[in-house]
Amino acid sequence: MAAKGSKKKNSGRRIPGPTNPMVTPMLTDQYQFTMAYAYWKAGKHLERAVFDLYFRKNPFGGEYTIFAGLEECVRFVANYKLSKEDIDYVKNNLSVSCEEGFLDYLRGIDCSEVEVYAIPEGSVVFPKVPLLRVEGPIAVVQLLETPFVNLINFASLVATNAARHRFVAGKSKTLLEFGLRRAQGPDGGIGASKYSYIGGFDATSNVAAGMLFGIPLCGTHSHAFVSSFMSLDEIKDKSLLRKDGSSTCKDFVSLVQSWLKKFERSNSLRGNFAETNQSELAAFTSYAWAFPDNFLALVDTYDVMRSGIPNFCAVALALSDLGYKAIGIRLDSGDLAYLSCEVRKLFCSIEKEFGLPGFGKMSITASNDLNEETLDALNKQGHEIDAYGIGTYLVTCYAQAALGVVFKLVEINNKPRIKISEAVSKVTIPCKKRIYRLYGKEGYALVDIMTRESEPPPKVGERILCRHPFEESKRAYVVPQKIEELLSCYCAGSSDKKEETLPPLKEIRERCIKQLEQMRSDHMRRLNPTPYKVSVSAKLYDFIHFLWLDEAPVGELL
Ligand SMILES: Nc1ncnc2c1ncn2[C@@H]1O[C@H](COP(=O)(O)OP(=O)(O)OP(=O)(O)O)[C@@H](O)[C@H]1O
Ligand SMILES: O=P(O)(O)OC[C@H]1O[C@H](OP(=O)(O)OP(=O)(O)O)[C@H](O)[C@@H]1O
Ligand SMILES: O=C(O)c1cccnc1
Ligand SMILES: [Mg+2]
Repeated sequence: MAAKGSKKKNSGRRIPGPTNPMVTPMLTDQYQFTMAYAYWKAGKHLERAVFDLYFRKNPFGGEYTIFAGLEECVRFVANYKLSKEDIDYVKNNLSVSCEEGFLDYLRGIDCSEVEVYAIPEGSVVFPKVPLLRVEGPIAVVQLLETPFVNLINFASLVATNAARHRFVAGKSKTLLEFGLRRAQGPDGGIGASKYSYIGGFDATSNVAAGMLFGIPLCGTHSHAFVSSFMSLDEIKDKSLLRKDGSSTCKDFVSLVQSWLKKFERSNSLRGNFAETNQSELAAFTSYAWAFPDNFLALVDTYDVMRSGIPNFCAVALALSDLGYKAIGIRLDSGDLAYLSCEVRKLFCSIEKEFGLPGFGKMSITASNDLNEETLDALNKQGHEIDAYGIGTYLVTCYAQAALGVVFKLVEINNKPRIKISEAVSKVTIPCKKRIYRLYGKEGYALVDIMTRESEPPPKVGERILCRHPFEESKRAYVVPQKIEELLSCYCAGSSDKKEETLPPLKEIRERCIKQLEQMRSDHMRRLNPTPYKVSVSAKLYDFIHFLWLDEAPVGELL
């Protein structure tokens, strides 16, 4: 998908349009247009509104979330314009027939009056804290609600899912995203690849995502390649140049076969390596011939230990004779813990018996319906897997379908607003706010605190009262050793604020990995993690409860 045309921002930056050309002003709910019309009719459409975008609960039973999708929101805002076709459609399809004046208004709107403040993409974030604060004319900002929530919901969900898989797999393992074929449509696939990378995956098999975002590509081969071969006779050109270019091996196939023979006679390997599938051998030989420097074979088409592994080893040793180093194998079925250990033992025996340094350390990749639970089970059993290829469970976010991001009005014309609900978790936190992350003595983040915009910022070394926004008895003093203000300006609108530049994807990924490493381990554990504290200042607490009482009708008992 090509990015749409780019638009010049007030800071002189050129920001390309959203990655997905389907992301246009029409990618919104009808009610945003009908409300815009009603605001316009009431003469309210230019009133200055402030909305917060946040989620209420961390996904996957965890206590942290990775914020992703910001860049696409900024690209959307920077290029917001309704086309003639868009206006015609609105004219003919809105639930009421609207006046021409409203259509003129729609024709003129862009986001030049919209300010967007956000937490940097790739940050670790928590419930109730605004990830985005959007300010602007109410009719325009409402039109942005649905696309913003859409762009952030799945992005943050899948980035978090990826981060959770990384946490269980451990830092040293290679994580490969293999999900495109199982993703929720093309955009689901592209998004999953991009945001899994942010969450800590190393590479993707998705070629379009590699091309669009510069994510490293990865891949092995499929069972079809193996079963497409019938015999070694299919290999017509048998010659292979030595890696150093010094000479050509005239018959690579015979070299491979001679190694298989040696295995049969070998003391330590005999019994394992008696009779292998010759069509599989042909497939591996042919693949190695095409990729002598990158030979990685899928070994479970016929029988891992009796055929796939001996065939792989014969080809790898033949390559080694010619100066090439095979990469390793992929297991795609069976007991992955057991098989990986058996394979490692064999690789090590071959290294020893044939004096081939490094052979024992060849890479073992595992795939096949992997998820957090299977990775955890494999760790508990003990295994020799170096890399995981993960598809379906990662990209579809199988364990949780949506994050539940919301977009709520918190102020209009400088007047704070609140939404009351029977469920306390659904009561909104009013006011235009600032957010700070406070760090303790040991360098860990202790608490996020929201204050009213007009309040003086907290100071390092100065005690501050942090209150639960809704539960009176929950409060704590904190003496921060380090303070980070979380929201910064990404779209300045007509203000003279300095706009943050959009960092490259790699930098977003690095931020995510670094922040996760700095989290206290009890917030990160999979079973019963400790919730991270999200609080408000004493002033904001008092104001929330004043406004709550002010807006809530008093009941009458009969
Ligand atoms: N040691 C293990 N511990 C826990 N789960 C495992 C282990 N090894 C593999 N698994 C998982 O068990 C499931 C096995 O899948 P399944 O029952 O479909 O068999 P299979 O190995 O795919 O066989 P086949 O594809 O040949 O039918 C997969 O989800 C896989 O990730
Ligand atoms: O299992 P996932 O996590 O989704 O990872 C991707 C899977 O896709 C491929 O096979 P495919 O599922 O198409 O066929 P297979 O199950 O018969 O191997 C690959 O071999 C993986 O097993
Ligand atoms: O390259 C692979 O091995 C791969 C890619 C996508 C899905 N399954 C496997
Ligand atoms: Mg499968």
